[in-house]
Amino acid sequence: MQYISTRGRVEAKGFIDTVLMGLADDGGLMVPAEIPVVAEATLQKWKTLSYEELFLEIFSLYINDEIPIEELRQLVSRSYSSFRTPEVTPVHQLNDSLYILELFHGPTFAFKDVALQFMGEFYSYISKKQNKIIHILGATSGDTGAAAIQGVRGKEGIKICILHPHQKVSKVQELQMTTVDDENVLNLSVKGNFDDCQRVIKELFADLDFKGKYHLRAINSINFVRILAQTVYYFYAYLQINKGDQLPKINFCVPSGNFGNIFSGYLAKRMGLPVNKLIIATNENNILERFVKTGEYKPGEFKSTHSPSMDIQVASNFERYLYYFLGEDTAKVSAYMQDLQQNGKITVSQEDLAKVQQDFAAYGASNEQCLEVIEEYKKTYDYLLDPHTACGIAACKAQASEGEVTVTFATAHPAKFDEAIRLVGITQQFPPQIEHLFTLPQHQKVVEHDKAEIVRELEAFYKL
Ligand SMILES: N[C@@H](CCOP(=O)(O)O)C(=O)O
Repeated sequence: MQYISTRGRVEAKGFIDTVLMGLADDGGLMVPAEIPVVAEATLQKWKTLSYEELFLEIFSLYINDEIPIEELRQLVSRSYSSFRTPEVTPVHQLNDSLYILELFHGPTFAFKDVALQFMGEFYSYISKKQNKIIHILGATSGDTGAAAIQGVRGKEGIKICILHPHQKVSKVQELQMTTVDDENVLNLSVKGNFDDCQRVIKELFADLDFKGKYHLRAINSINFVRILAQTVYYFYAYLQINKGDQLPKINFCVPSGNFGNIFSGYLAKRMGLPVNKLIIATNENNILERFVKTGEYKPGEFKSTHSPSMDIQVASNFERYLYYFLGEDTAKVSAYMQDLQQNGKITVSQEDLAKVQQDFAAYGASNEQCLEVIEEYKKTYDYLLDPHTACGIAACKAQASEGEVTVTFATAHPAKFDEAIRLVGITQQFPPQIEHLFTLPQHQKVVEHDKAEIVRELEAFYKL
């Protein structure tokens, strides 16, 4: 298995080098040169596997034996030992046509833990093997940062700096990141929004001297290993609810911000998972919905919503999808991405739009709808949804047809977003791991949205 850049100007790489590269050196994103296809008979065999066994099967298709299987098994076992359930991502059935895939049973109560617990173990493994310090740099709208910090806090050979938008994450998200007092962690609270944070990160990764000097590594979903780790739970969910001989097609409905989670579903489908519709759920920051409906990808005005992790305008994984849907034509991808940079938008032809609409459906829930759904599902099913999952349910209602079975992703635990839950008059009991955060001191540095200032902070941190 070789990996190439969506912009075609990077030499093909193996798995470990791809992960270490993060953002491709030509500014594109790394993708597998060929997507492996899983036969139906193999899918049938996978039905009896545990989550960890399934992870090993899927990763074995992608890692070229670069990590000996026993060592990989240990990494995976350590990664998921921190989850509160052995199933890692259990499925909860609400009715005949709707299942919830609970992705919030990891240490920071969000889906990001599933990939980032593994990445923490992986980076630690590589740092030891190569005897090199790893400097992780990431941007977050709340969940990635908390999960990434939790995955590497206190680990030798690793330093991590996370940029989050100042006062634009939930209180619990902020506490999860900033109450960590390990010396290898730096939190920069940037006066701006998530897109500003992500832009700075991408610029720093594109500065190859800076990247090389400090061995910068990415934990965001620009890193292909994040995407791959997330495909595992699509397979797992599917196999949990289809234990019989049949392999019917089902829908997946995914709250989406940076397009990484749903792109993992696209990859799973290309690998042969019987997927009917991939439904993109967004909030009022609905660039992805507008793209799927009109063919125009154009960042709009940033809005703060009840689902802050999805308050994103520029979805970085969109480029990976462009690559596949444009027929793996790297020249076309480069031209489209240049268009986005120079003219602020990408417009695809009507013919191409029809292809997009075969791959995805999309729906952006308003703030009101989000709260209405939380209230309705609490009353009807006694099930408390977090606001991102509620946007997912709203999208499922709008886009799934009668007779179809849909798995909607519960991407976070409601305790992370109590600000929204309280608005519908519900008082929830926090899990003790979250409750105790309110008693701890916070460590963060508030900075301007200014690349030079951020670089100064980083260099000072790296010298410590
Ligand atoms: N919603 C994310 C934003 C970053 O996305 P990623 O998947 O690229 O890490 C967050 O919570 O930080």
